[in-house]
Amino acid sequence: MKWNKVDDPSDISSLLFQKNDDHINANTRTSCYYVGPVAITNTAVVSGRGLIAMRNIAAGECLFVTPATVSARVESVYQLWVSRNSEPGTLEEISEQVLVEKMKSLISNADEQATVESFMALMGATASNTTSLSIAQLLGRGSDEATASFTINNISDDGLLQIIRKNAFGPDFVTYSSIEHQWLDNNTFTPRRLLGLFPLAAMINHSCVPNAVRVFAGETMITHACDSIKAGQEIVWSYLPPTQPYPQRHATLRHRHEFVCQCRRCTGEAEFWDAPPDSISVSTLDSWVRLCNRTLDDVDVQEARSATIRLLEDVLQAKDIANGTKHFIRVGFTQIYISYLNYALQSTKSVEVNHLDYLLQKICLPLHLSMVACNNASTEHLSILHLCYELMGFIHSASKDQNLTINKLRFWTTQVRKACMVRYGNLGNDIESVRKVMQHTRTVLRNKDGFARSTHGYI
Ligand SMILES: C[S@@+](CC[C@H](N)C(=O)[O-])C[C@H]1O[C@@H](n2cnc3c(N)ncnc32)[C@H](O)[C@@H]1O
Repeated sequence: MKWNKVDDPSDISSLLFQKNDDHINANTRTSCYYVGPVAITNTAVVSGRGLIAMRNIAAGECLFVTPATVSARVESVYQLWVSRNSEPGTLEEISEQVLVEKMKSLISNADEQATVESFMALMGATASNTTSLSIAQLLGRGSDEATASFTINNISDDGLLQIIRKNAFGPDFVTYSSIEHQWLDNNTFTPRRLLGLFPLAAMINHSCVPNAVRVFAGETMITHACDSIKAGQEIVWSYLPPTQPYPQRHATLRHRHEFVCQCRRCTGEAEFWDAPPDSISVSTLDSWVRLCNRTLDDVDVQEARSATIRLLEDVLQAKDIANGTKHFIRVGFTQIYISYLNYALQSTKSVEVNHLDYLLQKICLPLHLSMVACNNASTEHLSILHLCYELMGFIHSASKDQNLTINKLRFWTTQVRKACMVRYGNLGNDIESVRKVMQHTRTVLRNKDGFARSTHGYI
């Protein structure tokens, strides 16, 4: 394995835009890495082991860049998936199976013990195996210093599966089932990665108000701070899209990850959920509860969407909900806002400019501010900001008095740039590059070519 240290983590464009994932070619495996101001702790506030900041970190700073030390390659999974005949097995199970086989073959290869150590460290925190766990070890670079040793004989497939289920990173932006549907439709869609272990990243605990965010460049993960982090504070990120409503987040964390999240967002939302304010009428509350228990994707008729948003905003008008909780609740319904906004964008030709202006003011602005309150430099947040920027550009072009609209256009420009810089470092300064890296997020913005093209560039 060749190791390339990333010299300037503020410029990740070479990683994001590299044509070939060199490390995917078994003969010339090259792993890019960078370790910023982070350290491993065995006494995380959230739970067990965790990652903490070594010094004050600003939002947008790169925390680390790490390769997958072991992954289920898309081609291998695809081969197995097409030849599965009528045998049962979902794409997720097949990916896990491929990863288990890969781990087993590494375990039996004496030259790969550094890689094996990286994933065996994920077996669980016990005093004997974590006391001297080093970052180099977790990156798969071997033990620089005296470190713990792992018992790697006799590990069963089930043991490996447990490591995978607790720690591996699956596909981003798409679900296994949507990939499967696309493959069944003979679509040419190929995800850049499917399932892999990034042991350093696996040290990070969960929060629904994250202070870190990750992007993938093929099999390499790049992590940035999405909020300022104080020295000694724990680095946390979200294990699921933070844009889901509380009941759905709670259920997934409980069933899939086997814990109950105690972050300040869940605590606030649980309180609201358990004892909604008296000021909300019974019928509004009734519709609200029904909405929360629905798959949000099926709220797709224009009339239903606008009614739903009216309902959400009605609930959020209640006087006795704390502002923070309002923000958190609103973020949970991002899917509905996106679907409504996409509709508006797709019909810009026929929609009144005044109506678009109204949407920006009444729908986009509160949603954006809520996402900021949640430190949410998520794909959805960036997509909404791009959308606002496009809508505002459209309004500005059509405006009779551009002196009035230019300030609003500047406002959205600043917001989109800020969010992009939090997630992509300096690359966020360049709207075309950000669009390019976000092309594959087309499931979020459902207009035909991902983004409508604005003629304005960043102003
Ligand atoms: C990827 S590991 C994170 C590192 C882990 N703390 C350790 O010691 O290995 C995921 C596991 O950490 C624990 N965990 C992560 N976030 C948590 C949270 N917010 N509350 C409780 N447990 C959490 C759960 O046991 C979860 O299955």
